[in-house]
Amino acid sequence: MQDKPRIAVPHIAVIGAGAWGIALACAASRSGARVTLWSRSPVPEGNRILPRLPGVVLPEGVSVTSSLPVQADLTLVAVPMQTLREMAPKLRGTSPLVACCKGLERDTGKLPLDILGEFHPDRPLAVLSGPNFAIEVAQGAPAAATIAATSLDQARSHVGLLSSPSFRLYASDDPTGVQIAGAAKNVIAIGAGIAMGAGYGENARAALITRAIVEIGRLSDALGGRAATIAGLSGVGDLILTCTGVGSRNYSLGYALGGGAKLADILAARNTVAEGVATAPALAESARRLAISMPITETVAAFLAGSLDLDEAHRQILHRPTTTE
Ligand SMILES: NC(=O)c1ccc[n+]([C@@H]2O[C@H](COP(=O)([O-])OP(=O)(O)OC[C@H]3O[C@@H](n4cnc5c(N)ncnc54)[C@H](O)[C@@H]3O)[C@@H](O)[C@H]2O)c1
Ligand SMILES: O=P(O)(O)OC[C@H](O)CO
Repeated sequence: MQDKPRIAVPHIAVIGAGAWGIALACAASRSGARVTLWSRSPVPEGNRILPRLPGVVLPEGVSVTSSLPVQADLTLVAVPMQTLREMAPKLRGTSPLVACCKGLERDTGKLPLDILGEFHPDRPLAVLSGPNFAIEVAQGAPAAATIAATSLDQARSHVGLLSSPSFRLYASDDPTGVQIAGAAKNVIAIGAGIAMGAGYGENARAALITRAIVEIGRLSDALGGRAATIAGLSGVGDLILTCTGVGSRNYSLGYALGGGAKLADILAARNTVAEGVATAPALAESARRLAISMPITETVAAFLAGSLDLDEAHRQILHRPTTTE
């Protein structure tokens, strides 16, 4: 009798044991992969519950390590955006790297794949982004996201490895559009939160989200991204989630600001990341450099910097000359 062909179980590394890293480890395990989750703080042997998502028990197929590098078939990088440059050189190996963080580097305006590319010019790079609250993905509730790489075949191969019935992935060859959308939605979510916290109402929020889609599209277009990407999961999909879901850290930060809280006090009371705070000035600077009009982004950045108060921010948005749609 002939031996059955042996199908190797893929090995997926997840770098970062924050909420999103834990959720991705759970999702990758559900896809049938063996998973190694890298945590910066050592995790005692046998601990299956990690601090960032306390209600979630890691599946059997996930092991946790605090050593690097982790050799795997695919590496998902889920550290906060402002720590990516520090992490990138430590990710030695040959596996494709998938950036799962959302934002721009504060000091350079660089996108996640620009940073990974500086340290890994010969490695395949991709980005994963979409409307995904970590807790729901960790629990296996239905969700969808996009994986984008310059090669559609490469993106499809990552989709094949990571997809499961509860985590539906779509392949894209527009990593620029996906990264811009994922970065910008956090800034807009802060704006939506400010509008709601200040009591401007649902009409204001809907208008803000819709006009944000236009301004994000302008920047993405200038950088070579596609309009269809901004209309997709990483764009409109994530704007809907993050600008309306009270579970969003960016939205809730904005909401508190709109209600009169001070940014420093909100940040001091949190130990989770709200990427829009550091991304807002970088995004506004990128828009200025490219002469792209992004009035909502500019206003959120100025409000966060303390150079506009709520009334001035309101005026800056609503007293602009009328235009066409
Ligand atoms: N939480 C979500 O629902 C979600 C969903 C999709 C994407 N993301 C993105 O994933 C990224 C990570 O967010 P998160 O929610 O997992 O973060 P988090 O707020 O849960 O925690 C951040 C984690 O990063 C770790 N960390 C801090 N400094 C570090 C460093 N220098 N090197 C390595 N690790 C460091 C912390 O120990 C902590 O575990 C962000 O870019 C975020 O936008 C988050
Ligand atoms: O909680 P937030 O605002 O960081 O949003 C989390 C995810 O990015 C939503 O897709």
